[in-house]
Amino acid sequence: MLEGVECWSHPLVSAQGLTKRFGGTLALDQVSFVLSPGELVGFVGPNGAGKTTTLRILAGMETAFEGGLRLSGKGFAQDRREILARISYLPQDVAFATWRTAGETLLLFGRLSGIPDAALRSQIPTVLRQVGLGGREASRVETLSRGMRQRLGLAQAMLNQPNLMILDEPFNHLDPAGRQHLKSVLAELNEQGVAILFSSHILADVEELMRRVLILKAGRLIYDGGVDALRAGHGNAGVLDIGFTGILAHARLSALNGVARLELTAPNVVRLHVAEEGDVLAVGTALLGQMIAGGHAIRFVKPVVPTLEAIVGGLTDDSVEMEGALPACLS
Ligand SMILES: Nc1ncnc2c1ncn2[C@@H]1O[C@H](COP(=O)(O)OP(=O)(O)OP(=O)(O)O)[C@@H](O)[C@H]1O
Repeated sequence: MLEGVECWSHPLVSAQGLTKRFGGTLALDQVSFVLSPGELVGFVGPNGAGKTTTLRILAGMETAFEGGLRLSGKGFAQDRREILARISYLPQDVAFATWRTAGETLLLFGRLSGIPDAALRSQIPTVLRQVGLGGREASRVETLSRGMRQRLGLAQAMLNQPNLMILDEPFNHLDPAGRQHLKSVLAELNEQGVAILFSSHILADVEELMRRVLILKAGRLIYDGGVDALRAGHGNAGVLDIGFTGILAHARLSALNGVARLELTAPNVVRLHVAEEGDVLAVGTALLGQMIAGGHAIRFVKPVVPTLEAIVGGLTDDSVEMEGALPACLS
């Protein structure tokens, strides 16, 4: 899908100091980042953080903003048609005329994008099949479930074989099987070289999909980097789950040196929080020794790895002060 269109001397997207006000509301405040060809990036943050506003700006839907935006080195003001031929956009609440069939809907959107009819006739069944709507070309939109309409929206965003897909909450309205399927579709498109920037609130579902994440809070980009680095920076190095047999007198154990807190998270699982200055190996070993001496058999010991949802929730919690934005380095 990258055929003949990518200019490697420019980033795919270069956004610099994007700022957007709606009346008195500062929706975006100096948001800067760069996307490279073929990246798969998640865009997350709480309601009202500015995700949709940013995605609409990137998709050329929102033109009144401050800051600089270049797509493959080009700007919407001069090269709008050329840029739009290479990108696609799935809005948050996609709505189609209910009386058209899925095929007619895609034909209409394809024509509006300037795709020749001959190409559309072969492309439409292909994209419908890819999104799991194979054989539904003749189905009216009104007969499609909300999740199926969401898939139709994705099919629409695949029609022009874009280099960059901008997807606002593509996992909305999908059931677990649908989300799983969408993940595999996005991963496959990405393997073919398509860059994808998508927003999502369902972090548990998408954390293995993306390697890079942009986190917005109140219009400011507070994190831009790898998911692994984010996890490593916010890991619970001092938290262990210990499975055991019997009934634990954990109040006595918590008096051990180096134990910040012990909590029963399940009938036979105790979670050990090692004090900040404590050595997790030493404290864990001492605790296990006492448990064994108390007649308990140990079933397992495993470090507690925080979910992306928990990390992002902590970073975007209103009661937590931001530690300074981490703007991307613009080339
Ligand atoms: N058309 C508009 N008119 C006025 N204010 C707007 C408009 N669109 C967005 N806003 C405001 O801009 C801010 C950012 O909104 P935006 O929709 O970009 O957030 P979001 O992160 O996508 O939120 P959500 O997760 O709820 O979709 C919010 O304060 C919102 O109220």
